[in-house]
Amino acid sequence: MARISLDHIRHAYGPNPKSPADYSLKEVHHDWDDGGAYALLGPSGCGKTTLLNIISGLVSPSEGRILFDGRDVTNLPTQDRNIAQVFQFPVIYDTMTVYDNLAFPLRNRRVPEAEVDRRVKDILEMIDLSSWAKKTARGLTADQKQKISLGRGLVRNDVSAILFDEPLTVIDPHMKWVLRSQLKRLHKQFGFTMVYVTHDQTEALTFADKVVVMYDGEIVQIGTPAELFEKPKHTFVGYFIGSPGMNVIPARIDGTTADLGGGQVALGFRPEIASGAKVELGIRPEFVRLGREGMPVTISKVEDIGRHKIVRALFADRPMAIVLGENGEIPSEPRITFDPAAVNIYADSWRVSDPSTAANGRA
Ligand SMILES: Nc1ncnc2c1ncn2[C@@H]1O[C@H](COP(=O)(O)OP(=O)(O)OP(=O)(O)O)[C@@H](O)[C@H]1O
Repeated sequence: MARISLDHIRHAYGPNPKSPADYSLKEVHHDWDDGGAYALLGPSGCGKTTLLNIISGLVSPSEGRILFDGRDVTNLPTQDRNIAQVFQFPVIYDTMTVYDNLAFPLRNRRVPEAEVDRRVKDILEMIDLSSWAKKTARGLTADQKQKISLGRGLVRNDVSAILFDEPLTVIDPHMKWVLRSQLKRLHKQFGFTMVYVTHDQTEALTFADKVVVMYDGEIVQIGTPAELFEKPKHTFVGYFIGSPGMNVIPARIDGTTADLGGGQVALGFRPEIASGAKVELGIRPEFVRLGREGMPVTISKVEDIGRHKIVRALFADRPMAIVLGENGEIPSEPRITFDPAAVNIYADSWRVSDPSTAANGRA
């Protein structure tokens, strides 16, 4: 397995890119750890597949280099990069048996037959297809076929990385959960470097150690699920992760206070903001407290979703979502306060860090 270094990579599909808007992938400069499980998460068209294809060698970046364990592979074709790939739709040989499909990548590399047998049997067990080993793949369901594709990605232990491009699209919802958990377990057991593309936040958050959130051709944050939840570095991360997403409210900063129009919030630090920047306060619905004190809100709707309620309200003429616990009450004159530790300030959509807490900088 390998550490993947993305060294000042940019990509434009058209010729002669000039402005940032001409790049489908804006500058990416990161090292991804050997043995890490990374999910590339973002909406359609944000550049996930472009970045994955640059790693696999299907796309050659317009600028920058890609290195596996320090070795420059930018100009190597896919077959020379020693990676396994699992695509959205199963790529298997219908006329071969399930066993032979899994053995194929190993036999291709002249792995001794006893070793092939040992590894194929391990994988068959992991993907729960041992009883199908001798049957041809033709009669399998789409789920089972995709399990074989996953198994073929996992059977080799000499690959630099395993790349997954929305591999669970064709899988039914229950099976998705099972396969995700299996992948997670295999990752723990074998420590593969994995890169997994998805636009589904549940899939990304359950699969990955590190989620790479992309927006408009740019990586806006790389973080653990907890970091993305607690300290979204960009307002987009706040909206996109979480259900409902973070409330983002226009603000005016005066010293250590944010004025939101409908009330003021003490920040506990003095944000440094360039003049003319668009300033916003972000607060997740889970950290808005509904009670008799604080800033007035008007409740428009209450959605009971079992263990808690989602209250939809209007605050300073803007929609606000509030998560209310099972036993929470809605007073006749509702007001809100914010959990001070969960308040984030944004300037031109990027989080402004508290200078006294060093680890809060931009991605
Ligand atoms: N071969 C291509 N030629 C020109 N433009 C392309 C090409 N492939 C992708 N693009 C453009 O690059 C941008 C990023 O596309 P990409 O497929 O990487 O996004 P994505 O996040 O993977 O989207 P999806 O989830 O829909 O697959 C989009 O604007 C897309 O239209």
